[in-house]
Amino acid sequence: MSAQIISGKEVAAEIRAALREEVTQLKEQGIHPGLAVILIGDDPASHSYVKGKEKACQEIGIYSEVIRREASITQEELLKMIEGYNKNPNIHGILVQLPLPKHISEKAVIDAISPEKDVDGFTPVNVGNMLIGDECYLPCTPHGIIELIKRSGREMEGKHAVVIGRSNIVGKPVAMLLLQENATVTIAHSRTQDLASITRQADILVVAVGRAELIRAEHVKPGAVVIDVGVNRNEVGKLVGDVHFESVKDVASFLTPVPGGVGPMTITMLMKNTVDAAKKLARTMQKQ
Ligand SMILES: Nc1nc(=O)c2c([nH]1)NC[C@@H]1CN(c3ccc(C(=O)N[C@@H](CCC(=O)O)C(=O)O)cc3)C=[N+]21
Repeated sequence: MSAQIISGKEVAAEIRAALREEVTQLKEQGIHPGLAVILIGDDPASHSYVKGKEKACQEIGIYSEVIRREASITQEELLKMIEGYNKNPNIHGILVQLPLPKHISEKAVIDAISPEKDVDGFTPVNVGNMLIGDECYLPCTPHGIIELIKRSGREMEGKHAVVIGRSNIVGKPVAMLLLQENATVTIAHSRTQDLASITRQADILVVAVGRAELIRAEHVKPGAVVIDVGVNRNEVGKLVGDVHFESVKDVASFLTPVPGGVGPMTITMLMKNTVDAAKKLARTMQKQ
């Protein structure tokens, strides 16, 4: 048996085409969605991701401002910049690319972003609303993962979903969203004992650990849906996931590739949140 490969790239292209149409209509009503992306420092991976976001904005017709600043920027300057975008009426979404230089507090920066413009879904207000199941901006990678599972046609209700990884941006929120889809959820992590015995119980396995090709065939239940969130470079500089694709593809029923899986979905959900933010602002203006 060979797994069906879920192309995040294809699903992302479908969603982007629909967003593009929506943006065209919004513009006719005088609403022009805008995204500010703030990139600090010279990490090549961050620069490459930000280029991807810029390209997606162009493709969909979203106005984008990318601010690239040196790692020597002070926290105060960065907070001031965010404050400016919080007030800027042309900007509906603000994203500060992570990680940040060590002298800047990630928490202070995230807290400075207005929850109404927090299209990453990282502020405590959005995280709290997500936990409650209330209206919020969903974090992009977890939202993209749920969308991919839905579009693979696989049921989540009643299934055992195992998430490996407990970060605030992927592991924890994706576990909450799977729970909202009525899955039975287990969160495993670096201190988990006998990882394979737990992952082998998973009908849905989401891997977000940041270790190249950690998960192999022996970790996977035959017929499982396997979602690979990893973005790693292997010894020869090739982009690989947290899942060993070649062995797992013969065990899983559905498998996302890296590249071309979760990554393009992450960017697409950011675009969706930005369009939603612009629509929401327009609605509140009408009410005033
Ligand atoms: N505030 C913030 N928000 C983020 O959403 C955020 C962040 N910081 N910091 C870093 C992570 C990582 N991330 C990715 C986005 C797209 C791809 C992506 O499109 N990857 C392509 C390949 C890209 C390549 O070739 O390098 C793919 O998987 O097909 C990957 C990773 C967003 N992040």
